[in-house]
This record gives sequence, C-alpha cells and structure tokens, in this order.
Amino acid sequence: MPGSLVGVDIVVRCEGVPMRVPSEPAVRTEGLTKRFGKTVALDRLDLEVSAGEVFGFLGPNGAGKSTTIRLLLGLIRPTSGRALIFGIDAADSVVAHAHLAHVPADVALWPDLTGAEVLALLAALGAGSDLAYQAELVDRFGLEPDRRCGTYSTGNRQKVALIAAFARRAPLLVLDEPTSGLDPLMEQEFRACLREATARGQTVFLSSHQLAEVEAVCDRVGILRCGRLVEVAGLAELRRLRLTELTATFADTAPGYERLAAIPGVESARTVSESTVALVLSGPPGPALQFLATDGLVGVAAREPSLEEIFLEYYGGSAS
Ligand SMILES: Nc1ncnc2c1ncn2[C@@H]1O[C@H](COP(=O)(O)OP(=O)(O)OP(=O)(O)O)[C@@H](O)[C@H]1O
Repeated sequence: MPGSLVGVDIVVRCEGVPMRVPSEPAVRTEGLTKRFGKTVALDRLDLEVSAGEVFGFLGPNGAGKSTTIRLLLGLIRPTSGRALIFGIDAADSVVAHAHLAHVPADVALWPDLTGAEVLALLAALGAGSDLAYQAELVDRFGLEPDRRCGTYSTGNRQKVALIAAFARRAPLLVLDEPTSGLDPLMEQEFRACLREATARGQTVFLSSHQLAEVEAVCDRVGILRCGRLVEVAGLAELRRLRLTELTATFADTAPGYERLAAIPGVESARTVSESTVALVLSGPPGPALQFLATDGLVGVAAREPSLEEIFLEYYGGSAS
C-alpha cells in the first residue's frame, strides 16, 4: 500500500459519515508541537484558517510544513497541543477525513492500475466525488487515463492525485507542494481549479515552495521557520513589511553614496553602474524623487517587492 495514499484509505471508512456544516474554522491548531527525539519539528503552532480561505503555508526545507500536514491528517500524533479540522480533533481521523481531500508531496500510485482505474477507485472510496467534473479534469490536465500508473512521470502521478482531490466534494483541500512536477501550462490549470474550488466554497491549505504560486492564489500566508510560525499575514500586509526599491539612471555620473544615503526615507543606497544607482526606501518616495529629479536623470523605476524577496528576508538571505 503506497504510504502517500494512507489519507485516502482513511476516507474509505468514513463513507456515510454525515458532513458537518463547516461553521468552525477549517483548520485550527493550538500549541501544536511535534518532537522527533531531540528535533523540534514543530514548536507550539497556533494557527486558524477560516472556511473558504486559500491559505499558503511557506517555509524552507525542514521548516516543519510536512510535519504540520501529517499532524492535520492525523498520520502522526502531536507531542503536545492539538489540531482541529472543522472543530474535529485530527486524531479522530475517521471523522476528520470525511471533510478533507489530500494531495501528498510525493504521489505514489498502484503501478499496475491505469490512471482511470485509480481515479475510479479513489472516487469510489471517497465520501463523494463529482464524476463529470473528474472526467472534465482528465481532459483539462491532458492525462492519458489508459496508461498504467507505473509508466507515469512524477507530474502525471501528481495530476492523478490533483484530479481525484479536486473532484472530491470535501470542504477542505490539503495540498502539499502540489505543482512541483507540473509544467507551466498545467500550473495555470491548477490555478483555475483552485478558483473553481473556492467558488464552490472549499477551503484550501496549500503548502508550497513556489512563491509566485502562493502570491497568485492565496488570501493569506503563514511563514514557518525552524518549526516556528514567524508570520501570518495577507499578501498586501506582507508586502508592506518590505521596502521599495527605486532605480535611477543618469546621463552621466550618478550622485555618490553619501549624498543619497542622507535623503530622508532612504534605508540604503548602492551603485549599480557609474550612471545608475538603486535606493531602498522605507517611506514615501517624495524626498528621494525630488533629489533625483535633476536635468541629468534619464530614467527611474520603482519596484514592488516580490513575495520571494519578503520570504528571503525572513531567512537572512537564504531560503534553505
Ligand atoms: N520521522 C522523522 N523522524 C525524525 N525527524 C523528522 C521526521 N520527520 C521530520 N523530521 C525532522 O523534522 C523537521 C521538519 O521536517 P518537515 O519534513 O516537516 O519539513 P518541511 O518544511 O516539510 O521540509 P521540506 O520542504 O523539505 O519538505 C526536519 O528537521 C526533519 O528532519
């Protein structure tokens, strides 16, 4: 039995369990902690994801993302604290799994079954799937359903798991690095599926390394570092944490560092080339623009920080 499908297996046993109306938060963790020997994989995580939200869960390798997801799925027991899925203790996995669909980071499938057979099996095991939508997704993801899973690439295995999860009518989707094997076209399809899921009212808990993806699809983001949640914020809030970079190009020599660094609101300045300087601003750009607006100025560009830069800032310049 492929380990990655353990979550799906649990759903089998909850057929017929009545779906609870999700009035509780989709995910709530209270002091959730997991130690493996001396390693503190997750340290007192307090997190709440509202029903209907798309929540991005970011962190470098080893930060504790997969441990959190395994705790949410009830696959491992917390050392202390607890995780709740729509108010149900994740440890009560038979009931909790009736409310979620899961896509693991490493999708393992039965190698001798075809994609179509695996999808049929997963739909039959689950607590309810939309088969017409599943067939539509097979087309949209360009999956060749008649091939045996043993011949599928990583991306194709991921497609099977995604199609099965998106077709499942579960109020919570837990997606662990779901697009790492998909090409850009399929990533667009994935994003369309996410929009359709949220339009149906489903909640999405998305663990990802792909910052552009998180930026494109998530309402809020939690950043995990060494097992600790260092930030939970909306994307706009996260961007405000960072400074703005202004690049100015002159016809001749750009002003020197000392003069630039003295401008109010300039956090730092660097020389890009003899004629170009880059300023990092913490406040309104007026004073810097006034200083720069001389006859010699030939170009100026302001840049909003990407989530990646914000993310890297948390890790002191290193994402891993
Ligand atoms: N079964 C285990 N036994 C011992 N240590 C473990 C176990 N599972 C995870 N860890 C450790 O717990 C920490 C968190 O690991 P986890 O897999 O949750 O990180 P992650 O954020 O998912 O990383 P990645 O992005 O690389 O998947 C790491 O230090 C890891 O080595």
